[in-house]
Amino acid sequence: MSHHIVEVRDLCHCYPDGTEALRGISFRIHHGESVAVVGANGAGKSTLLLHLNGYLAPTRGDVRVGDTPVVRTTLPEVRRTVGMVFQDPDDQLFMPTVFDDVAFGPLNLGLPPAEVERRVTDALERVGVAHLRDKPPYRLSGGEKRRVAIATVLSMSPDILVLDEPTTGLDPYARRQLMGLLRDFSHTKIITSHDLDMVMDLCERTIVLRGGKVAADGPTREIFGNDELLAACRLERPLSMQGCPVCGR
Ligand SMILES: Nc1ncnc2c1ncn2[C@@H]1O[C@H](COP(=O)(O)OP(=O)(O)OP(=O)(O)O)[C@@H](O)[C@H]1O
Repeated sequence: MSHHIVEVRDLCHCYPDGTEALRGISFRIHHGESVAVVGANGAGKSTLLLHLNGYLAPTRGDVRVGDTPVVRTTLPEVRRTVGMVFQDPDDQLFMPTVFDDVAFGPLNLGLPPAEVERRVTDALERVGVAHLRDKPPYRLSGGEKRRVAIATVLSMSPDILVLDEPTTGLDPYARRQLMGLLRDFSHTKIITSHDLDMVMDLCERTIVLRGGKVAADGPTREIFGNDELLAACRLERPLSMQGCPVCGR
């Protein structure tokens, strides 16, 4: 897997109740790109992300990571490459302590205890929660849980980082800290968010979903400068691109 390209071809997903959440999505993401996936509630963002490391299987179409198709037999390999931070941190945290949660992945890789300790300490420090390492995750605040959930993925040193709404519930300081962390992560990033200012700051490319289809895919600044497209997709310009409400400039 030299280039870690993520390729999605004609991806369709129909949930068991008949909801067609994805209706023929195709794109390619190259190594080192930072790509946002945006869209209104229900547009299909989380459903799309859950296919990137095989938590959901396509109804039609396929997903490849590098040379590897994402199928049941390749999941261990794919999940070492693609680190996924879920929308709800409670889906990610299930061990008795923060340390155990962050150590879970590295231990499963069979790494020696000293290396596990090093990775856990490093991941917790990077998200600013080293002081919480002995706490039970269910006793954490929402924002703390989110940061620990991110640490569980960082401790695996993934080549591709996939984050579903990573800034939700973070206070402004923690949001800024997370943005700095993500900016420093030089590998591929795929992020869904309603925080379009974060998207402007971190992602050079944006894919817009509408009704389970790709409505646009291009440079973030061009996408957010297209008012017709934004209105059709129930999106608004990021605050940083809106004029001053008082003077209009
Ligand atoms: N488990 C499920 N069973 C049936 N339908 C589902 C399920 N999960 C999601 N859906 C539906 O699939 C569609 C896409 O949902 P998805 O969660 O991917 O949207 P989203 O763009 O991530 O939305 P949001 O911005 O609200 O998080 C929606 O119509 C939703 O109601």
